[in-house]
Amino acid sequence: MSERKIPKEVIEEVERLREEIEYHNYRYYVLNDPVITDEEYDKLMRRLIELERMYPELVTPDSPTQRVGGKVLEGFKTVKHSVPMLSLDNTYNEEEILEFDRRVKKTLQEAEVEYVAELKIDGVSIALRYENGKFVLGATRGDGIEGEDVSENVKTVRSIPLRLRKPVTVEVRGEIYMPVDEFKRLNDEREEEGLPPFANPRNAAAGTLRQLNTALVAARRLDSFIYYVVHPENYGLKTQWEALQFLKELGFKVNPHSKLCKNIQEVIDYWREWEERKKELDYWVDGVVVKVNRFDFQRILGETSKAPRWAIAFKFPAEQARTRVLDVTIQV
Ligand SMILES: NC(=O)c1cc2c(=O)c3cc(F)ccc3oc2nc1N
Repeated sequence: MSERKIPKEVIEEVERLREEIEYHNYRYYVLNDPVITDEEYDKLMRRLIELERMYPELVTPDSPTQRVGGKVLEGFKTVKHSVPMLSLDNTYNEEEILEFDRRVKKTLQEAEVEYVAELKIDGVSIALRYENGKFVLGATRGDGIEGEDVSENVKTVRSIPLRLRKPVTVEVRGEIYMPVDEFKRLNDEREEEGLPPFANPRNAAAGTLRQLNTALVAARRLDSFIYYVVHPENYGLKTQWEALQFLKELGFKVNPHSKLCKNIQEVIDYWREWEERKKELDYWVDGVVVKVNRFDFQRILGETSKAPRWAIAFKFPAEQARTRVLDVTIQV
């Protein structure tokens, strides 16, 4: 068939619809502050789906219609990370986090070091790549050197933008997680279907991201918090705190509870506070991630083959372990 000429006004309408729909996705899923009703949103989406059906050659990988899934993949390609995705060493009590602070100050020869304290979301690590502001790749951590290309599934996570609010080429990293009420709904559904329940929201999120049927992934409400910019120096960022603001400006969902701490004592206070307050959250957290704020200090501290020396996980006491101890105490 000869190249069909697509009327200019159709191309303009499709482009306008895409921008508008992605903007409303951002308002609803990232800011949790929609400015149109669900009906108005559905009307926009139905019109875009209709136009893409009439002119399939107009469909692009970053079109919001790709969020509803519908592909069944053969498998996941392997992708090499631009820089290794490392893991965090763990600390479990104040003595160990003070030891971390001492080590950091010794290496830096600094009297006081600022930290960023972030809630440690109990989900699945993800790397997201954008070219000129357009989503091009989503990859799991894998072995840290290479992961799985789960781009089609990542597109169904509504809080992950398909277009950034600035046309930058950047790789960011964060966590994809399953909200607690979605986890409960899903396990109820599995029980009705005679399927084994997921042990926890992290396994449910990991299991969902590994699904080859993207429509199934879209039917489950996964969410995200982004916390890391790869090569932040390329964007003039000097600290982790600036990186978190930059991520917000780009349109990512960034956890609202992170805190810039003047010293390790403020980190400990934050850890104590959220050990109590974590039950207020609609997602699981298993501790606090403590990061040296200044990137020049992070570069001096460097990293081992497994973990950075400038960040550490400050874990909350595990629930069951604490209960066991309490039981013994009561019996004595
Ligand atoms: N689960 C999390 O909420 C979370 C996890 C990590 C990491 O795994 C992580 C791993 C690194 F090698 C370096 C920084 C990191 O920062 C992180 N920050 C977070 N907020």
